Amino acid sequence: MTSIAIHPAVDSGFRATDAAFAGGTLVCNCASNPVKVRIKGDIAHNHVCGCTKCWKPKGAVFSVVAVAPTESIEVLENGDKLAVVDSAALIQRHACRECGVHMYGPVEREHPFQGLSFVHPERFQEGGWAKPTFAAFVSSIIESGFDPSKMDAVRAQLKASGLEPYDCLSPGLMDYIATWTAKKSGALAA
Ligand SMILES: N[C@@H](CCC(=O)N[C@@H](CS)C(=O)NCC(=O)O)C(=O)O
Ligand SMILES: [Zn+2]
Ligand SMILES: [Zn+2]
Repeated sequence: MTSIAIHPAVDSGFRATDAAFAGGTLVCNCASNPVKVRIKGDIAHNHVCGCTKCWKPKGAVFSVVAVAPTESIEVLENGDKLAVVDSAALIQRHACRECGVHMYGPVEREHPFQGLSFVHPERFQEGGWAKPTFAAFVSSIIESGFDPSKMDAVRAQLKASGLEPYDCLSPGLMDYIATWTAKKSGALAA
């Protein structure tokens, strides 16, 4: 079977998850003066994302992205190279202006994800982070130019890699968002 370049971390098989993983340092792709960002603690909800906005390595169809509490994030080096990609977006993606890698993306506005930041664990200089467990925004890969006639093959390959495909977030996260919204509107007791 000809395989699709989902993402190098997925296509090469997952590295073993280290139950003791407690964070590390994300490093951008610059050969000199790389941006370094420390995450003090574990990541959560690691997944692959097919949306057009998440940073992907060259050739990959999906990003690998997870969250960490924003308060556990500290820019260690060369933070002057960071710029917000789209200040109108929910996720304030801070990218290296030289190499383009997104280093962290905090959600600051009122939202169920407020206080969390989106990060790309493949940029950890350490191994051992939890593997991605589902595929989000799968249909969105078409928006980047992926051939729509190959979507069955993509979804089959994701499933074979243990990544259940969804066209939004996972049911658990969608329920979490809807619960937050219902409590805010009063449809559910807070
Ligand atoms: N179809 C759109 C989906 C974009 C989207 O909604 N992305 C999700 C997953 S990262 C999101 O939560 N975006 C919020 C944001 O980009 O701030 C695209 O591919 O651009
Ligand atoms: Zn860089
Ligand atoms: Zn995304």
